[in-house]
Amino acid sequence: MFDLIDELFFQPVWVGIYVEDISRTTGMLITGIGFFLAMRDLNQVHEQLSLELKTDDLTKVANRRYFYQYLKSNSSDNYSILIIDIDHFKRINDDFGHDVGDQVLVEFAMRCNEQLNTDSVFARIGGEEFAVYYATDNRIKVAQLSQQLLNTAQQIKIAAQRSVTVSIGVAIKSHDTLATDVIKRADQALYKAKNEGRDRVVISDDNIQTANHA
Ligand SMILES: Nc1nc2c(ncn2[C@@H]2O[C@H](COP(=O)(O)OP(=O)(O)OP(=O)(O)O)[C@@H](O)[C@H]2O)c(=O)[nH]1
Repeated sequence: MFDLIDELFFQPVWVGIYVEDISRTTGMLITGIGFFLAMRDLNQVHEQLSLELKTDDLTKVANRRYFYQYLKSNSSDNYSILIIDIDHFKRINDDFGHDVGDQVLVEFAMRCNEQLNTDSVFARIGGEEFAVYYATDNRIKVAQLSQQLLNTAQQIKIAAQRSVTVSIGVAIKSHDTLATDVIKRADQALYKAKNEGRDRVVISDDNIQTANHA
């Protein structure tokens, strides 16, 4: 008699409770896994987006936005700025085509980036313009790096008899200068390097480093 009552009334209730428990636990598990996967995807998208925000599309080095943000947040340190502009780049495009121009930009950026240490940031800040934040105010070191980058450009051969040259303007931060002043002085030095014949480095206090032309 007791078995019959158990089978008719209690067992369906237990089975019901058991099935409900399993369903609830499974549901929670599925929701948990879904949430975990969604968070992981969101994280990946976020990482990808923040990488894209600081990377130049063509050359894959840091972009202008990242460079200026970095400069702003490190402007209290001693540092130097190098602004590098490829000489007569328009002629390279005109003579060899835009694709070859692009390749020159990519190769120059890659070669420069490879030889800079963690104490520097290398970025493409304009069409054929690059910049280096170099965490030193040591004039000799800055001149050496500039010379090294001049040589780097000359190693890129577009065709027989046609290599690449760059002009570099440099400013070394003094204690009282704002980041914008340092950039301005580096720009003026670059302008001077262009005017004095290109393929050279000018340091903003007018000391001209012309190792290639000495
Ligand atoms: N291939 C290519 N060309 C670009 C890119 N961005 C800018 N340029 C070209 O770079 C050239 C820059 O020319 P200019 O500003 O006259 O400078 P330049 O010919 O290098 O002359 P100087 O700077 O005076 O030595 C322009 O013709 C632009 O079209 C790019 O992403 N790819």
